[in-house]
Amino acid sequence: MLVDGFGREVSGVRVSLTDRCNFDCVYCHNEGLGDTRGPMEPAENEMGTEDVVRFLEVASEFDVEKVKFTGGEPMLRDDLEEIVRRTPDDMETSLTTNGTFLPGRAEGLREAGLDRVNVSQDAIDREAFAEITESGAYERVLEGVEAALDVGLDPVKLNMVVFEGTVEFIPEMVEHVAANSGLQLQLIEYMPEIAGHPEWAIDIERVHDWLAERADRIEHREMHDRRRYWVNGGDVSSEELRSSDRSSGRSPREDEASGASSDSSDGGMVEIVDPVGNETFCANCHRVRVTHEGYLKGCLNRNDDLRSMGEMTRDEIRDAFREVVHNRVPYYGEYMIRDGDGGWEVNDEYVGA
Ligand SMILES: Nc1nc2c(ncn2[C@@H]2O[C@H](COP(=O)(O)OP(=O)(O)OP(=O)(O)O)[C@@H](O)[C@H]2O)c(=O)[nH]1
Ligand SMILES: C[S@@+](CC[C@H](N)C(=O)[O-])C[C@H]1O[C@@H](n2cnc3c(N)ncnc32)[C@H](O)[C@@H]1O
Ligand code: SF4
Ligand code: SF4
Repeated sequence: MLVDGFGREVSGVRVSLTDRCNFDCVYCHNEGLGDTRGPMEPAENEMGTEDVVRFLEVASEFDVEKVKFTGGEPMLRDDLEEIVRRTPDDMETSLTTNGTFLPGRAEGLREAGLDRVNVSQDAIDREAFAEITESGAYERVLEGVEAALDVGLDPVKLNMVVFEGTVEFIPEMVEHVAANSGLQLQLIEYMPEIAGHPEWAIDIERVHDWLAERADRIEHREMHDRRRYWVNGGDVSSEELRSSDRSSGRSPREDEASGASSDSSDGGMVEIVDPVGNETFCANCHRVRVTHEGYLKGCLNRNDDLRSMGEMTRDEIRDAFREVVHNRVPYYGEYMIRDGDGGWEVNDEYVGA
């Protein structure tokens, strides 16, 4: 396995299959590449099926254990099933999608070997959903989640970006996953770095505190040092979540977890993904990314380290992979460092590098 200069093994790759999308979520970072707006037809600059498969075969040579397919909307690719089928057997395959194309295709993906799926659902409310995603496909997304569960792609993780426009729906979403054993919830801290609008962010510690008060059990996940809360339904009113009161009356059991635990006996699982300004998150980051155009990049938040894989021969892919891993730096704490006022600024060492 390749290891970067900060001792981080590269065990996973995130492959963006397209930057096209049928939604236009107001917060979208498009995996670090910005706007998803544009024509929906297949674009010439996208990696072809053979390129993606060859890349995954080389990644497997480097003992990469998992691949996440993402985008844009990865299900706009008609060859997704073929890509999943041809992914090396020793790699766990997962997909992050807006869910609209899962009805009708979930079974094929399962048969092709897909192991897991994350579906973005920011609210249990049709109107709010339409406002956030600039799409009227709310029912279609719910159908997509059902389709995934029906073919045994469970647990399905629901991805919810936590920002001003969604915070009020957290209690209902927690209740929703607590009541449905096939579902888990992932609360993703809004990242303004690429999407802009820093004023939309809310203090994610409030959400941690709110969940800690209600959790029967808390787990630590080694990846990104993420915390998982196991919450039963019941009193999940959002009042405290909206207020800044941080008093915590309970001490839930706290366990270590290295893998994807899914014991539903303790209630619904809620995981918080909180990268913003989080040096510990970056210190536990084991993934390299590939853009739809076939560039490798070492960090979601950076585009100054893009490395082309050229004509995508195996040797070119190997060289690019080694180089990108060699150049990886933790974004927070190394690339971005504290300025005198407690904010973040680019480390001089990397300016123009
Ligand atoms: N800054 C940063 N954000 C990340 C990283 N990984 C995931 N995220 C954020 O979390 C979002 C959802 O991630 P998913 O694609 O659902 O996958 P995941 O939760 O990382 O992976 P699994 O839990 O294994 O399914 C991403 O699009 C990012 O917004 C990362 O390495 N760095
Ligand atoms: C870029 S989308 C691509 C996959 C697919 N279209 C989807 O929405 O699931 C991947 C994930 O990134 C999350 N995301 C997008 N922009 C974000 C931002 N600014 N901050 C935090 N998460 C974001 C989305 O909620 C989604 O779960
Ligand atoms: S569905 Fe995914 S890729 Fe499309 S705009 Fe929303 S977050 Fe971005
Ligand atoms: S280094 Fe940090 S910001 Fe960059 S991808 Fe990894 S966790 Fe995210």
